[in-house]
Amino acid sequence: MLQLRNAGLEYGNTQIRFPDLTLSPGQRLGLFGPSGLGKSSLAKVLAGIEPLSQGELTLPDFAKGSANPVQWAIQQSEFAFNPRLTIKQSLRESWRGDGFMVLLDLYGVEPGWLNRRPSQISGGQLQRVNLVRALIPSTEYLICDEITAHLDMITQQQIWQALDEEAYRRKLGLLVISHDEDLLNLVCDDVLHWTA
Ligand SMILES: Nc1ncnc2c1ncn2[C@@H]1O[C@H](COP(=O)(O)OP(=O)(O)OP(=O)(O)O)[C@@H](O)[C@H]1O
Repeated sequence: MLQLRNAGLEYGNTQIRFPDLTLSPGQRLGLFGPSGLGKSSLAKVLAGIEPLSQGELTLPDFAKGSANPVQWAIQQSEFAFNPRLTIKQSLRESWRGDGFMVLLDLYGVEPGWLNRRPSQISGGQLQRVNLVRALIPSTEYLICDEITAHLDMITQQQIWQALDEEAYRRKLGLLVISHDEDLLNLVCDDVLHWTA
C-alpha cells in the first residue's frame, strides 16, 4: 500500500501541503488539480525522489540494489532516457535482460525501433517504450504523470488500453495524474480533486 498522511514538502519558500491519500494494489486512483499545486512533487515523493518535510509516508519495502516497486512515468519521457543508449539497451538495463520482449506487442512497440536512440522515435512511440521500461516484474505501483497529454487520441487509447490490461493482470496500483478530468473518469476507480 502507498499512503500519505498530513504530509508536506518545502522547496525554499514554497510550501506544499499534500492531500491524504491511499493507493492499494489493483486500484486506479486519479489525481486532478490546478497547475503548480504540487502534483509532480507528490509523484516524486511517492517514487522516493524527494523527501518529505513533514508527515508520514508508507511505501512498499524493497532491498537495497533492487528496483523500486514504485515507478514514475512522466509526460516528457525523453528526459527519462539516456540519449546515448539505444532503446534496446535502455530496456535491457531496466529489465536486466530481454524479458521486456513479452510486452512489446501489448504496448505497440515495434521491433524496428529497438536499435534506434530515443531521439530517433516519436514522442508517442517513446512513451510506449517508457511504459514497457517501467513495467519490470517487480513494479507494484505506477505513477502516470500526464503520460498521454499531447498525444493523439488513437495513441492515448492504445496506451490506456494496454495499461488497463496490465494493471488488471498484475494487480498494479495506478496513480493517474492529469488535467483531463474526462480521462480520469474513464480510466480510474476514484478521482481525488486536490484544491488549494
Ligand atoms: N525543485 C524545485 N525547486 C523549487 N521549487 C520547485 C521545485 N519543483 C517544484 N517546485 C515548485 O513547487 C510547486 C509545485 O510544482 P509541481 O511541479 O509539483 O506542480 P504541478 O501541480 O505538478 O504543476 P503542473 O500541473 O503545472 O505540472 C511549484 O510552485 C513549483 O514552482
